[in-house]
Amino acid sequence: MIEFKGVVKKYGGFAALRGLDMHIPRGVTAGLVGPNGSGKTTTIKLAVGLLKKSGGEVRVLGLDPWYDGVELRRRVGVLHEKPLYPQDVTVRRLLEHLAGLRGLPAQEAVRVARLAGIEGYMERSVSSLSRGYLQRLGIAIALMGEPELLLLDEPTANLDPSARFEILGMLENLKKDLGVTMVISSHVLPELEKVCDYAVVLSGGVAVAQGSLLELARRFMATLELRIETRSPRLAASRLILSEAFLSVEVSDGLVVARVPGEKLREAEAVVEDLRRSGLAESWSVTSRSLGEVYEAVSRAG
Ligand SMILES: Nc1ncnc2c1ncn2[C@@H]1O[C@H](COP(=O)(O)OP(=O)(O)OP(=O)(O)O)[C@@H](O)[C@H]1O
Repeated sequence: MIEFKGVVKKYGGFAALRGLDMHIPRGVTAGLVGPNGSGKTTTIKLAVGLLKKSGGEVRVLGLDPWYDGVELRRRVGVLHEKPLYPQDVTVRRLLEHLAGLRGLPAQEAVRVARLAGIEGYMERSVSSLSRGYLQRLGIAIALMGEPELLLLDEPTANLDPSARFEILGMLENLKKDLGVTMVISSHVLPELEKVCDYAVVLSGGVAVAQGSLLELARRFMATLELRIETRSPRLAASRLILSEAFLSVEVSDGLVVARVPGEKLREAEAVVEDLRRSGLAESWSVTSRSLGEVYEAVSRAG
């Protein structure tokens, strides 16, 4: 869905991107993560053709964003880092106006407002919205025309914890309901864990790691979680505790949840597979929910 090859972006003499290789497949929810100044906003602007690359190759939905920007912006929704909206209009007026500009019917305003959870604010003026609701408005705008790809630049920046939590919950629902590919940039990592299944870690204008969270956790030996379904959780847990492969073994909601360091995954999988063969486990899966942990492991390796 997004392919960057050796992309360089210079602002005057300063290279903000220094040969960025980035691959984001269709269907994922990707965290674009990295410290301030690592190039996240520059990457998003290049991906929608708002900036021209200084070198390398940028492809989004198979198109070159700088030359095919008009078509691309019809198929890609963007929330910019610091969006500016007219203040003295109602939410309804603004959304209907933007829908009209894109040749979409007025009902599109209601549809996207509902998806972004601002349908109860349609008659309010934009100037009266809290920061959290302004972000929702921005996400509603990004959803217009049913884009295939959503690029959200720091959607939770400058929000209080409860507003952050609400926005992330909304993004999680969008992912489930629409199945749209999303790229969410943030320098606040742990909060993306709930939503993302893929990550690109930027540092100094290059990607220092990228892949599914599971791949990254394996590669950088972060902690993984094995979730085991069994009819006898306590008995199964007592067997696992005997193996040195596990950091911890717990019974939670009828499942056995065992944490494993990445380098011991094979060993741990063999133990669980034995359990399954002996009829003590029905099925099991491996997950890594910890983007923060992956990021720390990547930073240590870098
Ligand atoms: N218009 C510009 N002119 C000059 N330098 C710029 C410009 N825009 C960005 N930069 C520089 O390029 C680098 C990357 O900036 P960018 O905004 O892409 O990073 P970021 O990861 O999004 O940071 P943040 O988390 O602070 O938004 C930074 O060092 C920044 O100062």
